[in-house]
Amino acid sequence: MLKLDQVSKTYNGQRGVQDLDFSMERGEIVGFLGPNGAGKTTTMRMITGYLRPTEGKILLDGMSVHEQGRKVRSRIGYLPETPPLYPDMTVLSYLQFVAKLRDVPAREQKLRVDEMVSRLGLSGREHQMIRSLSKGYKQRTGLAGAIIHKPDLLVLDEPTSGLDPNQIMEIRDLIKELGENHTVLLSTHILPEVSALCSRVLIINQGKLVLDGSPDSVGNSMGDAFEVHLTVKGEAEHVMPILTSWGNGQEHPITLGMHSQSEEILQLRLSTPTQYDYREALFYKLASEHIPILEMKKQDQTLEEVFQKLTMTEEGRERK
Ligand SMILES: Nc1ncnc2c1ncn2[C@@H]1O[C@H](COP(=O)(O)OP(=O)(O)OP(=O)(O)O)[C@@H](O)[C@H]1O
Repeated sequence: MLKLDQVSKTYNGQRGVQDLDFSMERGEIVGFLGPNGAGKTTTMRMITGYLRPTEGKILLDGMSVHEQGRKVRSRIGYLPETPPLYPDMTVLSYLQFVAKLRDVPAREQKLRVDEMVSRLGLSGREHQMIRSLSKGYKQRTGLAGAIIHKPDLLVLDEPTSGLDPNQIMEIRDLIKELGENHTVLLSTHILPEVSALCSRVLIINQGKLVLDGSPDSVGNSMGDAFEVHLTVKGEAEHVMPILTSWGNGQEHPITLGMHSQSEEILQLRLSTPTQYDYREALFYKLASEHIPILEMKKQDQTLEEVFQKLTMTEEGRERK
């Protein structure tokens, strides 16, 4: 549906983003992550046609966002980080204004505004001035304005930033619902938000895409370290020497740490610095030693850990 083909943007010779190459399929909710200044807003502004790439093409169903501007942009909804709301308008007059601006046919405008008010939970606030709305309701109004023309693609720049936890949950539920009818690209700093909402995650760092995968798969994607949490029945004095010498004799040495010990139950953590999967060998070793395994679980890295690794700059490392 959406395709970015080798897209770069420089600002007066300074890099904004570089060689972005990715596609989005219809119906996907994609999380767009990156530290401050990574290039998320620049990318979103290019996708929505507000900013022209220095190089490369952005296509929506084969049409160029920049060459066939108006036609393509009518199919895109954009909620910038600070929604373009007019504080002195009421919710209703703002939505009527945006419906006109986004070329909603005159005979449909009233119906569409009513639909947005009920869909975004704005009933009862239609006549309230935008300036007097809470931040959460301002965000709902901004979202209503972003989808009033029924776009296929919805681009949301940090839609939950600055909201309280209840408002965050409400806006998240709304985005989930919107994802049923729209393709959504969502930038955020809140990593659990990506796990909760997105079928796919893109991570950008210093203007370049450094990861593209499902939130569940990113934990396996780093390729360094294989960690297993193990619970066995037995005394530490008996189990530890057996596992230590077995671990040292493996093709990739396995380090062993004891997590806890109580009433003959031992909880251990095993790891290798490579992706060497030693679970089967471990099972047979413990079985041959008559040490019962109560639990064995491969420990994936969390999205937070992956994000930190991918985006920690040289400067960041020095600061640590
Ligand atoms: N109008 C501009 N003129 C010059 N440089 C800019 C401009 N807009 C962005 N940049 C630079 O481009 C880079 C990417 O910025 P961008 O705002 O896209 O990052 P971001 O990922 O959205 O950051 P944040 O999470 O802080 O919003 C940064 O180095 C920024 O300083």
